[in-house]
Amino acid sequence: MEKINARKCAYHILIDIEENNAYSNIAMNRQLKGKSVESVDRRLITELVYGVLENKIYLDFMIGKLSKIKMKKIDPKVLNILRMGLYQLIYLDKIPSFAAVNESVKLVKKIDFKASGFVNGILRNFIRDRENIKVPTLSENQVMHLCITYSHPKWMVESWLKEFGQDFTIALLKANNETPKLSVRMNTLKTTKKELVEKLIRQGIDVFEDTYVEEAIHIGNLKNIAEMEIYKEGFFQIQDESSMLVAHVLDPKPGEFVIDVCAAPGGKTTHIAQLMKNKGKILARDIYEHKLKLINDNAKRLGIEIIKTEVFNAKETDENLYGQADKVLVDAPCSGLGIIRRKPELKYNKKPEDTKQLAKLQLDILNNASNYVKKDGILVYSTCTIESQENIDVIKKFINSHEDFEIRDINDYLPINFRGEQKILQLYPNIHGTDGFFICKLKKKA
Ligand SMILES: C[S@@+](CC[C@H](N)C(=O)[O-])C[C@H]1O[C@@H](n2cnc3c(N)ncnc32)[C@H](O)[C@@H]1O
Repeated sequence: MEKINARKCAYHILIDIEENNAYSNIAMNRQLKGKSVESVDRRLITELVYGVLENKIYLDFMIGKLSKIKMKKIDPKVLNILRMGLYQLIYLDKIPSFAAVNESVKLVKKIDFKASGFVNGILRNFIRDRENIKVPTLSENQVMHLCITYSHPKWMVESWLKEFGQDFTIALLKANNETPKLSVRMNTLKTTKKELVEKLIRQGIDVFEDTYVEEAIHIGNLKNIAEMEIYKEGFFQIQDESSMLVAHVLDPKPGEFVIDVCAAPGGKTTHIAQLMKNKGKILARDIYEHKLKLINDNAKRLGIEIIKTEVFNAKETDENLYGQADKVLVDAPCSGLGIIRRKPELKYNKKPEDTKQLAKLQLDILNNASNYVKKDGILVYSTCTIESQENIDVIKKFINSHEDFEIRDINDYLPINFRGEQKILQLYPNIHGTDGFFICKLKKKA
């Protein structure tokens, strides 16, 4: 087996994320594809990539204090090696300081030989001077304290302080830097929970059954599960547990016609098909043709035959479908600020103006999708964000212009610990220990 260099792989992944705006999971798969990576290396790569992303603003604050060269003038390649080196020195007790420095210097020599003295100097200065580098305290500068300590951009911290207040914001920032559980959805068309749990354990996977959704299983180690035979044979789908709630709220029945207007990669569409026992019809649309392949591949692997995929821009309307569907799902494109735990790069990729633009797109999509619902039919709107502009505000605007729809109480479709006073569901990582998620169920009046 070819021995890979874990630090070099992590470096390439971080550069891909920074230079190409790639999502962390996609950059990781791209870098590791076709390579046989030992568990110990996979663990270090994951730790370095996610550790640096989660703590980037804090690490850059430290580098800024230690460097005579201005941050903006440091080559991003060298900067990422410095961030990785510093991350090891601050957070990874098992790696001795000399190894963190030496390995960083060795790596930078391969990338930019003349920067090796600079990297060596900064890391050694940090070891000597770390006690003297001070982050502003909460009372000195509330916003900067929170931005640096929890590595979130200024606009995000300011906006959350305004909406939620200080205590909630601190809890949210902390929760966003925690490692979420990895969950899979058992494919009820092919297996039972008991059988799948046994198969996973036999494959050396740690399994935890502390779930709130019946079909969910938490798994706890870092093997590449998508390369396992039981995955390829369609016994399960990788899906976050909170996102599994959406199909339950939609509550599709065998034989119905369901339209999913933003469907790729098909996590929820395939779950809907499962709940329909593979009987009926699902039209799964997305704006990107290449993403439809992901839905088709997932459906085939899971043994689902009722999904028809189609490229369609949900901003446009399709009169052929007016009043046709029993149920319609709008799992809208959103800022994703509820899944920072899984994609910490979102903290740096998103801009404050995104929310406003997205809210407009979301309302357009919801308006169009509502035309496809039959009388007495159901329309579900969901996002993986905690921004009210993209959630409840979209619903309020929709309801104001659609007297023929009403909000239905979704509590009966939720696990007991998520039931509340409100008819809709808004999950927060700091309160529910899940991704931030929004779900609203609307019914078209008869
Ligand atoms: C939140 S994701 C959907 C996730 C999917 N429902 C699942 O569970 O796997 C939003 C999807 O909307 C798609 N999208 C973005 N703009 C769109 C548009 N104007 N029309 C249709 N789909 C769009 C994106 O390509 C993306 O796949």
